[in-house]
Amino acid sequence: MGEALTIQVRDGTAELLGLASAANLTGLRVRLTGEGTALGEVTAGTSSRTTIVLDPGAALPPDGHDLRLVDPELVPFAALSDVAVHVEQDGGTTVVGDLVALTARTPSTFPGLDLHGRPDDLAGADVVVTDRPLLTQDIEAVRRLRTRGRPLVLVGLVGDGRPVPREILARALRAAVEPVVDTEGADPPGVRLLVLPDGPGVDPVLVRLMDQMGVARSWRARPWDSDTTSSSDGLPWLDTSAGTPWPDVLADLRRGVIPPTEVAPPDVGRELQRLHPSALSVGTVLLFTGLSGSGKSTVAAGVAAALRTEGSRRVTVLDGDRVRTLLSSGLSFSKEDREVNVRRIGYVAAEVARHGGTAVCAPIAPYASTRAEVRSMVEEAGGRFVLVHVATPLAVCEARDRKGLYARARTGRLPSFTGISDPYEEPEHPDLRLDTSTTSVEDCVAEVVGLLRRRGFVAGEA
Ligand SMILES: Nc1ncnc2c1ncn2[C@@H]1O[C@H](COP(=O)(O)OS(=O)(=O)O)[C@@H](OP(=O)(O)O)[C@H]1O
Ligand SMILES: Nc1ncnc2c1ncn2[C@@H]1O[C@H](COP(=O)(O)OP(=O)(O)O)[C@@H](O)[C@H]1O
Repeated sequence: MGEALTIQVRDGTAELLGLASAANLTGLRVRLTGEGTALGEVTAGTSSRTTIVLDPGAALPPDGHDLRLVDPELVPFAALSDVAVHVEQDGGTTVVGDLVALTARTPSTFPGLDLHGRPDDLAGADVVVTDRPLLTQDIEAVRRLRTRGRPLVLVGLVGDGRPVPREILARALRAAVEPVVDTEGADPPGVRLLVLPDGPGVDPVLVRLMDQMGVARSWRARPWDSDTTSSSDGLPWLDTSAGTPWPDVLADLRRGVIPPTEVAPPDVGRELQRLHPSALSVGTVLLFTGLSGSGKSTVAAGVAAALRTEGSRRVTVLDGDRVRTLLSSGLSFSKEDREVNVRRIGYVAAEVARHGGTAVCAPIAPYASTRAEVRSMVEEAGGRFVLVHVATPLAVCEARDRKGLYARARTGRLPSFTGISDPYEEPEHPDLRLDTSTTSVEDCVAEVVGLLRRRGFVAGEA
């Protein structure tokens, strides 16, 4: 049984603390939901006395019972048995138990390594450690230091606090390995790629592992943002000649310019583009919020038409009425149901943004907190969020009363009507505020499109 380790839950995501003291569970990732179930993966087939700190408000597992940890498909992958629950002074809850992995995972001589190769590959190898893609000049350096007949291992570090997501780094390093292999006259078994998760203590663990495995020589690729002379773990920097400075490459990427092959091989360049997409390829969500009759649908439709005509973005419109009949049929206008409705819109819009599209949404969205939730969902999906407050005065909306709803609300026949008998929380800091009682439809649309241009979200002169 291993030493105790602590898993702390923040915003539903558990962070593994004390990694080095619990090396047999290196790489454990647990996500807990509010119900006390967990999502995630455990890579080590081991058991350990484990402490889990639950979010305040999470349902408690009963004392002395097992707590099952389940993966995203709800398949149990580990159990916390013999559970003892402690409620802390600050209201947080600590659950202590024996963590046992239930599912058989690929056995590894060094648990926690996410292996494209194996730790044994380090034996007698030349090793390059990096947490970023290798550029052309790095690949040249690797080629120069390559010793014929000796294996080369690239170790990629990924995880929280590292600059590059795992899939991108894995693909970029695989792409970087290929040119080295090609010119060496094809000895692919000699070039290996390990991708290690990060965590407190991974660097010393890695250095220890390399020692244990008896690597021949090792280097570290200099981080993009570092001009320090030596690396924190004492590995020498990979010696590269001065190439295009990284800030210049970054500036090009932000403008949508693919790096030339002197900077990065094409496959690596593609990964760099994924890492630093241009503003034009980043998904965008436009949320129009305002009272019924304020002009949200009309302006949103105009903006969608203008974007489609301009052609640089693909547009999805999530209009209030259509959402209410399709996505949210059956929902009422209670506070809870309005929140669910707007959250659903946010979820779909965030998925559109995740894939680089533009979602134009036009619900009333009366609550500031729900609008903030939508913003978070969009930003977590890697998209940009733009809030437009259609701030037409209530009196004007009411005078328009296209659907006769205000009249019914005034006479009490339609309860909980926004602006009359139900709240509307005005956005304090919208990206744009429009008043359709003083600005024409065309000018409103032009203002929104102009804002998107200035921010680089659509092509054309600002
Ligand atoms: N009680 C009450 N309050 C406000 N609005 C009402 C209500 N009952 C029906 N309607 C009609 O529903 C439209 C608003 O739906 P939304 O989905 O945009 O509202 S919310 O964001 O969930 O609050 C709104 O359409 P728009 O005029 O397009 O805003 C109204 O026509
Ligand atoms: N400048 C303007 N912008 C938008 N709508 C306007 C404007 N001037 C008048 N209107 C009218 O106001 C009404 C707004 O209705 P709608 O767009 O459905 O609002 P909402 O979606 O906010 O309920 C429409 O009848 C529209 O023609």
